[in-house]
Amino acid sequence: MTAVAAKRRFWVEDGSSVTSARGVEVLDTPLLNKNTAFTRQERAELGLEGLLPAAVQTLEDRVRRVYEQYHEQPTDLLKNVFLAMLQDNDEVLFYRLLTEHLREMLPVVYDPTVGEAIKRYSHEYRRPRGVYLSIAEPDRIEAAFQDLGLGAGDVDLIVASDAEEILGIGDWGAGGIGIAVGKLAVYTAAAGIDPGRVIPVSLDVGTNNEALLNDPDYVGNRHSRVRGQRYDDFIDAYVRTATKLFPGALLHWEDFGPSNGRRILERYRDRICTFNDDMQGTGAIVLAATLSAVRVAGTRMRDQRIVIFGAGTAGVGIADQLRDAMVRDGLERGDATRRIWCVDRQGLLTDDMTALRDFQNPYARPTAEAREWAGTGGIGLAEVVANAQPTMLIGTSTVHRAFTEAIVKEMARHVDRPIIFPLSNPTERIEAMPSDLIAWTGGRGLISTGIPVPPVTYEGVTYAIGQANNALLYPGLGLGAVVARAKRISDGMFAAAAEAVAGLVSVSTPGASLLPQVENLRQVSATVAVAVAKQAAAEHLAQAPLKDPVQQVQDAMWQPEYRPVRAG
Ligand SMILES: NC(=O)c1ccc[n+]([C@@H]2O[C@H](COP(=O)([O-])OP(=O)(O)OC[C@H]3O[C@@H](n4cnc5c(N)ncnc54)[C@H](O)[C@@H]3O)[C@@H](O)[C@H]2O)c1
Ligand SMILES: O=C(O)C[C@H](O)C(=O)O
Ligand SMILES: [Mg+2]
Repeated sequence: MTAVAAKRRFWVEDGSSVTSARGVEVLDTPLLNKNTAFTRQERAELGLEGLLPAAVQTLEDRVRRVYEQYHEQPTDLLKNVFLAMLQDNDEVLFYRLLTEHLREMLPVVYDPTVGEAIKRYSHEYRRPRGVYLSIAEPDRIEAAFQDLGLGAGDVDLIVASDAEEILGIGDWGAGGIGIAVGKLAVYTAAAGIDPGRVIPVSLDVGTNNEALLNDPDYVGNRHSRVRGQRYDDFIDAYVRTATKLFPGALLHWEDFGPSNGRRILERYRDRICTFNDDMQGTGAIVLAATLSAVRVAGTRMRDQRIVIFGAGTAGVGIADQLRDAMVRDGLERGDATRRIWCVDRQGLLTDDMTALRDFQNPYARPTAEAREWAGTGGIGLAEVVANAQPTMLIGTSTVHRAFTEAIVKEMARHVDRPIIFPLSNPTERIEAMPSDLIAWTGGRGLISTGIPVPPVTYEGVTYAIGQANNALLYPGLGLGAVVARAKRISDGMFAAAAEAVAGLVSVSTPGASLLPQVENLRQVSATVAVAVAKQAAAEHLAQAPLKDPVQQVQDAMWQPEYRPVRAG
């Protein structure tokens, strides 16, 4: 046994877990603990005989019981806390329960309840999960990862957040580890990423959230956000250490602020295997929904006129992928860019504005165009919609109700099938509810949202609202990258993923969803993984041979089943 394995308490041999732990230590190891499902022989071997009641139960028995307990929790937040405790107690049981009730529980472990859980993190805190890195101690990063006791080949994936822009709810400091944990739970439930081979990471650089700074229970660093060189050095130290200790790991960035998210990605994307989910995962799932919508509308990608409201990390990430898709459909890059209008706090982004962020610059419109459109005030969303006459309207602004009846009706005057995606999370941030959008467009609107929403019935037709959440995309992307042992995550891999998702949708029935349903997340993720792995190989980015990608993806998917446990 290696020193690392000793620290880790167990390892896997021929489908069994082998452990040096005994007694309560076994029950305290979530990936080992089977509780009443330990067989008599395992109980004897592992020193558990007096520690468990007599009955030997199956995983199915245990799922039945915890499902009942889940329903005893009175609120979604307490259901989330219950599931977190289950995950910390018995990970196989947690994932079996989640997988069997994915539609019901995904909104509780993930959007929208995860936002609530992150806000309440310091109050509901029970036990740690993941690695907490502090900007106060950049020299301890290596030691912090080593505390996990994992070896170089033991990690497939690391999700890190500095929590500056959690979902649409802003800066939540140390609570941001919750989004890394939630994203990883979806990776496992959706794509069978092995939960023993992942690490959630909190990059605690302080917080500008006054409520947290003044909350006696707050568990993070109690100072304002560190920026500039010290921040960059800290991120650099994280990347250097993570890639040195775990050279095979994919580094996923989540919920960074707009001033850092893109910069970090640009800095590392050509050097290591990494991606930013808010920019790229979101861009690709929105592209998938767009490809479906364009098919329903009977138009072409190159003919779209696109207004993006909220030109931040997600908004511009979406713009980039839609622009590239128009280029693939035959437009020059400049012409494709000119079919996109970005609106942010200051109104339509124009090339005379000095305070634009560098990633917004390519989309700035000529001032002359804007001058003609100016109403009495600035050029807000209403003026842009009236003048640009978009075929698509995308919301990534976090501004609830920004898509008003007047704006939507104006859009619908100029286009047969208006494509409208209010993508802001969580529910209290969404730009418009689908039921309103469908009514305001007389059923012509092609709608998709970031949050899960029930179907809408309007004049006898039931409209299924596909969830354009990056959850349909990043798990399969990650699995594909892991199977191919991809060196990098390329734009081509995102495009392949988007096309694979769109290919799963049949849009011939009126009211059909633009995206696959969440129940089919495992199938979607497997399909995405195959497409991504093949694309990696085609671009010579795969380091593993891909003889039979479909089978390799299936074989790589971890299943929530109890393994035999042996003393070692
Ligand atoms: N559906 C998905 O998969 C998905 C993925 C990523 C992000 N999102 C959602 O998109 C939203 C934005 O996330 P982000 O990471 O891009 O955040 P961000 O902070 O980078 O971007 C938000 C942008 O909206 C702008 N904005 C704020 N108020 C505005 C106003 N009144 N008018 C116009 N623009 C305004 C901000 O200036 C900023 O540029 C969040 O609600 C997030 O949950 C959804
Ligand atoms: O986390 C999500 O649910 C989607 C997205 O990454 C977001 O930040 O809103
Ligand atoms: Mg996010």
